[in-house]
This record gives sequence, C-alpha cells and structure tokens, in this order.
Amino acid sequence: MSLDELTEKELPVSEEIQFAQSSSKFRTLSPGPIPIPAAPSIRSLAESVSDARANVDVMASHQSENGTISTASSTVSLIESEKAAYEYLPQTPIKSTDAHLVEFSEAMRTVAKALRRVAEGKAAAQAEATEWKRKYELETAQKQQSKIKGCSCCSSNNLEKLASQLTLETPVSDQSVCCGKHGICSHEVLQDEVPGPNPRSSHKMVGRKASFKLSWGCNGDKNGQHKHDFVSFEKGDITTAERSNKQILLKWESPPQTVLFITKPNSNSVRVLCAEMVRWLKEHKNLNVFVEPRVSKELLAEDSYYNFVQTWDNDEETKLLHTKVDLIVTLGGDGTVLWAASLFKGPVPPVVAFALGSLGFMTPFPSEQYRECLDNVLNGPFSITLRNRLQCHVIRDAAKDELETEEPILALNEVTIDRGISSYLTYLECYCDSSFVTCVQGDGLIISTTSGSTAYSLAAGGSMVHPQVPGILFTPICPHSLSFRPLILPESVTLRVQVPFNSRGQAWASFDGKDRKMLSPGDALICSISPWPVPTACLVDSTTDFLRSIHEGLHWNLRKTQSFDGPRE
Ligand SMILES: NC(=O)c1ccc[n+]([C@@H]2O[C@H](COP(=O)([O-])OP(=O)(O)OC[C@H]3O[C@@H](n4cnc5c(N)ncnc54)[C@H](O)[C@@H]3O)[C@@H](O)[C@H]2O)c1
Ligand SMILES: Nc1ncnc2c1ncn2[C@@H]1O[C@H](COP(=O)(O)OP(=O)(O)OP(=O)(O)O)[C@@H](O)[C@H]1O
Repeated sequence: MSLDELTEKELPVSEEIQFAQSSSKFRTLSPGPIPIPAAPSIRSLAESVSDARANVDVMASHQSENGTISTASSTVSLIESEKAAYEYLPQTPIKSTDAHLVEFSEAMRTVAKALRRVAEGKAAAQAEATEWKRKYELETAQKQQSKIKGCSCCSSNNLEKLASQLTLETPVSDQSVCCGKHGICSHEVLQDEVPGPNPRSSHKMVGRKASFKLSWGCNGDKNGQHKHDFVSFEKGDITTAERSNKQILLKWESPPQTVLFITKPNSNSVRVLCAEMVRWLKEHKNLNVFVEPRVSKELLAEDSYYNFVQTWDNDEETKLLHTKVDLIVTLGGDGTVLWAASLFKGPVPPVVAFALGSLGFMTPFPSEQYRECLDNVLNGPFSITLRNRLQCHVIRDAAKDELETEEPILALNEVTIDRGISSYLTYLECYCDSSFVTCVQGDGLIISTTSGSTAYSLAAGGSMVHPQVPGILFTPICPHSLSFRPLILPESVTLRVQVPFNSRGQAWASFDGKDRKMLSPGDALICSISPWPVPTACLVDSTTDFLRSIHEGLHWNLRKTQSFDGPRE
C-alpha cells in the first residue's frame, strides 16, 4: 500500500495491532479500520515513524554484533528521528486528530497484548488437556493389559516400555527390565483388549494372532541388541556417547496366520496380481486371507474358489481388524498405504507394501518378486520403519471449545489447512504448546510427519526428513512473505491452528489429502503425534530404503559428473 493510499485508508499501526485485529474478541472491541483524514502531515509523520523504526532495528542488531559503540550512535539517530517526528506535530493542522490516533494506537496495543495473553493461555490449556487425554488413553491401555496374563519371557513393566516406544519417548536405559532377549515382546500389542462393542468376541480372536518381538539392530548389526539414548553426567561431564540405533527388527515368535490385502481400486494389473497372491498364500502357506468387501466381490465374481476369503460388513468390524490380522499386504502406490493406515484408528499390524504405483516412497517391495519377499517377511526377522501419525481434533467455536469428535482424525503424511476454493489469502494463527508461533498469510499450512516430508510438504519447499527422525514439519504453502521458512518441531509438541474472526474466508483442513473439513472463523485444529504408528516392513532397512526412494523416486541431486579434463588448480 502506498503512503498516498495510507492517507485515505488504514494505518498499519504495529504488529500488535494487526494481531489484535485478528484476535477473536477484538471484533467486538474494534471500531474497524482507523479512518485517517487526508493530510500531508500524516505522510510526513509516517515517514518519520518509519525512520525511527528502522533505527530501532539497527540499534538492536548492532547491539548484539558490535556492542556499545554502535548502540550509542543508533540511540542518537533514534532520538533524532523521534525529535523529527515530534517537530512535525506542531506544524500539522490536524494535531488533535493525530494525538487521538496515537492515543488510540496505544490503547489498541494494550488490548492486543492482553488478547494475546488470553489466546496463549487458551492454547496452553488445550495443549495440556490433549496431553492428559493421551496419558489417560495410554494408562487405560496399560490397565487393560495388566488384566491379561503377561508374556512369560517379559518383565511386568514391558507395556510401559512399549508405550514409551510407541510414543517414541526416551526409553529408560536400564536393560535389566527389558525382555530377557533385549527386545520388546509383541504380546502387549497383540493381546491388547479391543475397545469395541463386543470385547468377548475380540478376546476370542486374540488367540489367533501371531506374536512377535521387536529388537534394535546395533550399528547396523542385526544382532538384536537394544541400545538406548544415554545421557551420562558422571564426574560432572555430560556426554551422550551411547546412542540408540533406531533400526527396529521384527521377529515372529509364532507364525503369522492371517493376512489382510488392501488394493488400489480400478486397476486390472492389481486385480490379477491380488488373485494370484491370495491363491499362493492359501496353497503354499495355508494362511487366512482378509480382503476389502469390494475385492471380495471381485474375487468371487472371478472364481468360487475364493470362497475361503474373509471380509467385513461394517465399521464396527473394521475397528476389530487389528485383532485378527497379523500382516497387511498393500498392492498399489503410496496412496494405498495411506488408505490402509486410515482403516486402523488404533494399533496397526506390520504393512508389507508392494509397488504398483508411479512413485512408491512407502512401497519398497517389487511385486514381480512377491513370493521371495513374502517368504522373507513370513519367516522373519525383518526391519521395520515405525512411521509416526498425526492425531488431529477440530474444535468448533460454536461448541465452546469442545472437541468435535471423541476419536481423533489420523494422518500418516500430513494435515493441510488451505484456502480451498476461496480466492482470498488464508489467515491462520498458529500456536505450539502454549507459545505463539506465527500468523500464516498465504495459500495455507502443512503440518507433516517425517514420512509425509517427501509428499506435499516437499512440494511446498519443506525439507526431506528421514522417517525415523522424531519431528513434526511446519511448512507454509505459498506464504505471502519473504522470510517464512519452514520449521521442524520436536515430536512432543501439540500444535494449534486457529482461524481468526477477522479472516476473510473459511479455511479447509484435509488429512492425507482426504476428508475435507471446513474451518470457519473461530474454529481451531489441534495436532499432536499419535501413540499408534504405522510399522512398515523395509526391503533392506529404514535408511537404505529412504535413500533409495529419494534417488530412484525423485532423482534427488542427479547431475552429470564433470569430466576430469578441463581447467585445474
Ligand atoms: N503439490 C503436491 O505435491 C501435492 C498436492 C496434493 C496432495 N499431495 C500429496 O498426496 C498425498 C495423497 O496421496 P494419494 O496417493 O492419495 O494422492 P494422489 O493419487 O494424488 O498422489 C499424490 C502423489 O504423492 C505421492 N505421495 C504420497 N505420499 C507420499 C510420501 N509419503 N512420500 C512421497 N510421495 C508421496 C504419491 O506417490 C503420488 O505420486 C497427500 O498426503 C499429499 O501429501 C501432494
Ligand atoms: N483400497 C482402496 N480403497 C479406496 N481407495 C483407495 C484404495 N487404495 C488406494 N486408494 C486411493 O486410490 C488413489 C490412488 O492410489 P495410489 O496412490 O496407490 O496409486 P497411484 O496413484 O497409481 O500411485 P502413485 O500414488 O504412486 O502415483 C489414492 O487416492 C488412494 O487414496
């Protein structure tokens, strides 16, 4: 906006004022844009004030860089600029109006500060409530577990350790409380009672589940050693010499018996391969097979031989799937893995993803070699990547800060808050735990897991992050600002994104590119890391698979090597 326009429109008084305008309660307090009468003195005053601001900035930066000398000189310029600004005041014919403006801006600044404190307090309370809910859920799971007869080879507090692994909290370093073989026994997950309408039937199914053990490879060796992040402060020296190797190995303790197939729809090659693999698993491995209702119909239409294939009818049965299934096989691209994960609102069985898509970041297994690949996985042990998911809740302003749904919405890649079909800038206020992060003005914001870092977040300029790195990516989409760089935050935080009341339009949240939800002014979305990750089987190991996919999938940093002949030093 030019200064000439400024004289007729509104004065951007300060950052705090902008914030105040965006805050929910300001709407009732604010008289709207501040009317400025057209007068040459305003232009001059604005120039002086902007000079003064520039000088304050210079002072601040020099203070940290060069110490007191530049501070003194900058202070002189500040005083001069202020003096200049005040000198204009007596000259202006509308002195009283300007004085009122200054007074008004001061008042607004105070209101803005108060409102920001209120908003931060609210964010803190909500973050705390979410954290308590998460703790409560884990505690409930532990209590349920303690009712069930524990694994004979594990100590009694293994579930606690498992829960801490699932939330990827720093585990305790005392190896003596681990499973005797330095791993985590799967009985805790697999025998976990299912929260559902028919706990009895789920209990019955539990008996059919295969048990497995998780262990940690040590410096690349698959020797099952379990190493923890270890902070030592003996003799006053802090060191982290010992470091955990996050490569997790899964070893079956009893053979897997049930496989669930999730397949990309409308693909002939996928349909043919699915029928072939189901037949092979039945005839050569004698496994039970579950498929989606659509696939069941397709298989039966093809041949009544597939009568043995099981499926489900309704959402309630889908909720119990994890108690019946030992292994998930996906046939498709990354979208099929996202779809498979979305069927599981709690624990997810290990996923073996065959590549039948175009990119395949999360689908490392070659479908042509499915027999060999499945043999390896069914025999074990194999490496897995524990992929974090985001758990999100929508809070409607109209519902007085109540969560919209009891169950969180889960996302394996990301939650995107964008402008949908609106042609206005999205305007979002973001908080991290109880701290204000920033306001997003642009096309939107992506809150991504590290698995999702190679998807939409990458396209919006976010960094690619190894899926085992414990972080949450905060990536703006086309921000209308020169300095809005993407952030990576620790995985322990709770993020809150609020559509302010003075936003010009609604925002839209989507989860892994699906389930769009409209966020009206006053609504908010809160996100944190879910305690239920998606374990995906690796072809080699997490790092090798990740690097292979960025090389082969994205042709990352592909450049012809310069020839040796040419100018040299
Ligand atoms: N501009 C963009 O890049 C853009 C825009 C919208 C959505 N997406 C992504 O698409 C995802 C949904 O995937 P879909 O298959 O259902 O939709 P889709 O069929 O539109 O495919 C989107 C593309 O993203 C790739 N992809 C998905 N997850 C990935 C991951 N973790 N790492 C690398 N690439 C990945 C897929 O392989 C596919 O090529 C969303 O979660 C979002 O990340 C990207
Ligand atoms: N079992 C399923 N049921 C319903 N929709 C599915 C299922 N599997 C995949 N999809 C959807 O189909 C779409 C395409 O799937 P997918 O990404 O696997 O294949 P692709 O687009 O051919 O491969 P790529 O993503 O590698 O380009 C995605 O939007 C995904 O959500």
